Amino acid sequence: NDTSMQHRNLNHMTREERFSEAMRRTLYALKVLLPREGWTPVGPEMKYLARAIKEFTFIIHAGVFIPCIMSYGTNEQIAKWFPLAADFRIIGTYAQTELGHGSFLRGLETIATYDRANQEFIINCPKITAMKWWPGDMGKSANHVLLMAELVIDGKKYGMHGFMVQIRDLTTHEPLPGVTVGDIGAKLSFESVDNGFLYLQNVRIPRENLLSKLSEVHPDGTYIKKGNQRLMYGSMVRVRVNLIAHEIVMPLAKACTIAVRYSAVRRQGLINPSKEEVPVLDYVAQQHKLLPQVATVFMAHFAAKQLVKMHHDYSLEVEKGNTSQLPELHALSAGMKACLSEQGAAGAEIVRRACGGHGYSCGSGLPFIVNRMLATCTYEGENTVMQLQCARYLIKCADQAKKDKLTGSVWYLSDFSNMSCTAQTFGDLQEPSVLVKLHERRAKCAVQHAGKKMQNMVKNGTPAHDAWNMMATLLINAARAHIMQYVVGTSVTYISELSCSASLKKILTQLCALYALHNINSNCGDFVKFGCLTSAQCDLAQEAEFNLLKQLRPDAVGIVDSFDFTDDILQSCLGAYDGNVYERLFEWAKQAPMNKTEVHQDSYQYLQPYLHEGRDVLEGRGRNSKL
Ligand SMILES: CC/C=C\C/C=C\C/C=C\C/C=C\C=C\C(=O)SCCNC(=O)CCNC(=O)[C@H](O)C(C)(C)COP(=O)(O)OP(=O)(O)OC[C@H]1O[C@@H](n2cnc3c(N)ncnc32)[C@H](O)[C@@H]1OP(=O)(O)O
Ligand SMILES: Cc1cc2nc3c(=O)[nH]c(=O)nc-3n(C[C@H](O)[C@H](O)[C@H](O)COP(=O)(O)OP(=O)(O)OC[C@H]3O[C@@H](n4cnc5c(N)ncnc54)[C@H](O)[C@@H]3O)c2cc1C
Repeated sequence: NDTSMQHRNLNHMTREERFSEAMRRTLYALKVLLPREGWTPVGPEMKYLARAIKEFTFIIHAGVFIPCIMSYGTNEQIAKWFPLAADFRIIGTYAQTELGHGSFLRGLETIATYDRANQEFIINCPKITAMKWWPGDMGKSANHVLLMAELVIDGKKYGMHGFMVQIRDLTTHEPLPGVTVGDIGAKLSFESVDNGFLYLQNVRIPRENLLSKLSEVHPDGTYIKKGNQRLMYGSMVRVRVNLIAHEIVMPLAKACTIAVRYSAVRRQGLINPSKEEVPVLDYVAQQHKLLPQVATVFMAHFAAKQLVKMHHDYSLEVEKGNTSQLPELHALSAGMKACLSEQGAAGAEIVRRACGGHGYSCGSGLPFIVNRMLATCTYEGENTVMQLQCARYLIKCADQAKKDKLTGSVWYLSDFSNMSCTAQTFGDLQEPSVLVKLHERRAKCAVQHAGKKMQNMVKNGTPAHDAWNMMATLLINAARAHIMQYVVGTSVTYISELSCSASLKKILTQLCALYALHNINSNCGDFVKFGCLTSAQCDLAQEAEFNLLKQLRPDAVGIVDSFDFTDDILQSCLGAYDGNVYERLFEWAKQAPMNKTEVHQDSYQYLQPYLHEGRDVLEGRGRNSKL
């Protein structure tokens, strides 16, 4: 109810207005509105905040830069920079991606050369492709960067390290000497974020600005490794784990709320010719578009909670020096981020399209969501690259499964029990335990199939790296299959352990079965090819899905209402709680800047001569048409 937090209509603002408004609102919320325990904003408002603000600023400052100080800094460095960053007295970003490289980190070209005489690092972008490009908050906001650069001592390269580099003056906010920095221009979304470019030429920083939890450089230039160097990639794992809830589950839930509510209001066409027009939600085709996406919200939410818990447990172990869980966590977080962002972004577009013409209007609130979700497929690890990272781990585990009993998320790779499906009715295929087994079997076969294909190629003389490249599509499919079995399995377990009413558990179980069956029906080629289902059982799987659509239809609106988004959060003429779609659309359109005058003078000047000629002809004064 705080008017300072109410959204102005984003679609009627310029990019610069949105950038400025997002900064005002973010700082107001984080520094004025919310109670804080040290850095951490606390209380129920924080949960609301994560749902409420459509356009944050300082996402990278808060979500990446500060956690990196904690992960990569020594206690002294944390004591120095954390309080400043936590209170926004310095603004930072995570500057890793370059104009020429984003996925292949070993190809990064920015270098930090140690100058022993002055005990400094000299930072350089040796050529244009080395320029940092994309980091959020970097173009106009940040005055510091956590710069990921190649450490060089006496001509020897030591790989990517993190350096604290000040880029703007703390009084004037002007770029410092040797720093060229700015905004990278208009993007598909994130209009309010100043993703930036950063060109560094002979910028000097003290030796103490190398974040030294994992390695350090002594004054004489001696390089000391202090821990598992893979932990240098830890920031990306943490963001991948955390972004699923924030940037995939939440936006998809908003899109589903809008589309389901609108579909309950929008009447179009007839089912029974003798009856009145029906709400489009009565069409099974519409239910088939919307309800599996609603199910995805819940299943992704449950799986993400499990992944966050796994990351938390791993973090506690790392503090004790045990990094043994890192390979599995990296593979799972990379795979989950890739597969759920792929599903989420596709799902948001499916439900947008299901709203017809008004779904194409920014007044629906859907284009904002769809465009923003598309970015989740690219940032924090491009999806294909992430799926291949996941597959790399799965192939290794499949080899190990031949001699060891595996545990954790890959346990099923060493499960050699009979996994044939005995389902005789579509009801059998709605059973959670049957659906879990089907997904485990499909994943195991997909991993083994990809591995076998590569082994055969290598046996026939193909170099391993070429076999890997040529089988990439099978490897990506194996990664997807692995994640799907993880999402279905963790969701079934989560729901079974949930203490809630029987009616709620029934709905959640139906949604879980719908999610699993929709995945089976969308990938039935795999399920038949790997002998998981017969062709007749595939028919039953389709019947099972359609039956669930029918069962869930009466509760569809109630289910999305349970996400509890206010109208101000949704900013949607189609998804407002009162369902007054047409009045809201008309009011929204009238507020468009284009309509602030009845005649748009700038364009009228071009049209005026022709209109006047037409007027004269119609009033009998003008010459006949030139044509
Ligand atoms: C909290 C925030 C919440 C929400 C965010 C809100 C909104 C988001 C808004 C905007 C976006 C925000 C930020 C965006 C930030 C960014 O995009 S930052 C840049 C992200 N960039 C990447 O992710 C780069 C991806 N590339 C890589 O990670 C690596 O290049 C690679 C693909 C993994 C390859 O690396 P490399 O060549 O060194 O490795 P390999 O030879 O393939 O493997 C070597 C071994 O290392 C293991 N490995 C690789 N990565 C990791 C890791 N991260 N952790 C642990 N281990 C890792 C790999 O498994 C190999 O192990 P082995 O098999 O045992 O040899
Ligand atoms: C909205 C947004 C915010 C961002 N914020 C930040 C930030 O704050 N900080 C930061 O450092 N970066 C940020 N990034 C950059 C982001 O991390 C990179 O764009 C991302 O890692 C992808 O790298 P790339 O752009 O080099 O794509 P590329 O890797 O060049 O991808 C191009 C194509 O090559 C394919 N490809 C690449 N490598 C392989 C391979 N090994 N095998 C098969 N195919 C491959 C990809 O699948 C893709 O199809 C942001 C990006 C966006 C869009």
